[in-house]
Amino acid sequence: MSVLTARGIYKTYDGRRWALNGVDLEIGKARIATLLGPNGAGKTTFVRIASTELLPTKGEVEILGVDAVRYPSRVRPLISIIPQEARPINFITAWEAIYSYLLLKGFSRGDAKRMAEWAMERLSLEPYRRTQLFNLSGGLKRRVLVAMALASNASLIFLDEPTVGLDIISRRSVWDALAELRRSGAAILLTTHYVEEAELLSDEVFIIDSGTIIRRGSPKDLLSLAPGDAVVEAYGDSLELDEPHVRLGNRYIIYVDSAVAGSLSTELIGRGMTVTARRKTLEDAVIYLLGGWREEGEAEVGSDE
Ligand SMILES: Nc1ncnc2c1ncn2[C@@H]1O[C@H](COP(=O)(O)OP(=O)(O)OP(=O)(O)O)[C@@H](O)[C@H]1O
Repeated sequence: MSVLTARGIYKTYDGRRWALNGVDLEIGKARIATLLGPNGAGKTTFVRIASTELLPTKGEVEILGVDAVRYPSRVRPLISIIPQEARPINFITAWEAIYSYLLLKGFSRGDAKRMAEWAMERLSLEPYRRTQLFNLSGGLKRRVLVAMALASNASLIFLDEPTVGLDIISRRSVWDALAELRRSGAAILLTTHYVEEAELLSDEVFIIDSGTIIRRGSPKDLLSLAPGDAVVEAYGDSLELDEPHVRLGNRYIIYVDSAVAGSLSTELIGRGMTVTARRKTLEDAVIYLLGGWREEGEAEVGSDE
């Protein structure tokens, strides 16, 4: 069953350029979908529209069968959102943050207490129960935010770049928390710039560029959309290549079969280039599908309809 269904979402802020240019996206129960794309691609705009914070210029959003554009107040109790750069209030404790969030969401004191206890335990926050948030690391603070979302028992949770700026250990602890959210049955929409994060967590990845979903699929599906199983990276100027490749400045990413990676590397080294060869990653595939990370796109209002 689809928890979130968005159809034909268009958004322009200035009447001249499409920030979203006809986006379709669905997420089912206990699934994590990720929006992945360059700066300015439209990720936050989509999250704000799907979470009823912003009206689309055109298009439909349904959350558990309810029209979220027409009836935002009906769907708000079903969703929870952790916006980009969200910070919990610093001078309260982890327990108080979760408990007071639930009271604000309209739960009774008894329910709020029970649900906050449950979320603290599920996210291993017990040792920090009485710690004021300014004494917690960035990763633990984010875990408190995820606990708030988990405790709220929402069917649909939006997380806009939940691990931005976190160290690798903290990031992993947030990933564990997100996996826990999914196990609880929630549908999750994540935005991220970290391909590794998308690969590890997502059931489905939506690659967005200039307001358009250019590809969607499981991480495995997307990996197979770029040629070969290996990548040769070479640094140099104006390289003529027969193999499929993407150029990022003076860096060439060349997509090949592992059987020929060695001979191509040797040839390029012979031409005086610095070369590395490795197995193809999802990041390589995304770069291929995007044709290299680009500057913001120029989809003009009226040009596509
Ligand atoms: N409040 C706003 N007013 C005007 N234009 C906006 C506003 N918010 C976003 N935009 C524009 O809409 C486009 C999409 O922006 P959005 O923030 O959705 O992208 P994003 O993919 O989330 O980017 P990032 O990865 O940098 O967070 C960009 O061209 C941006 O400049």
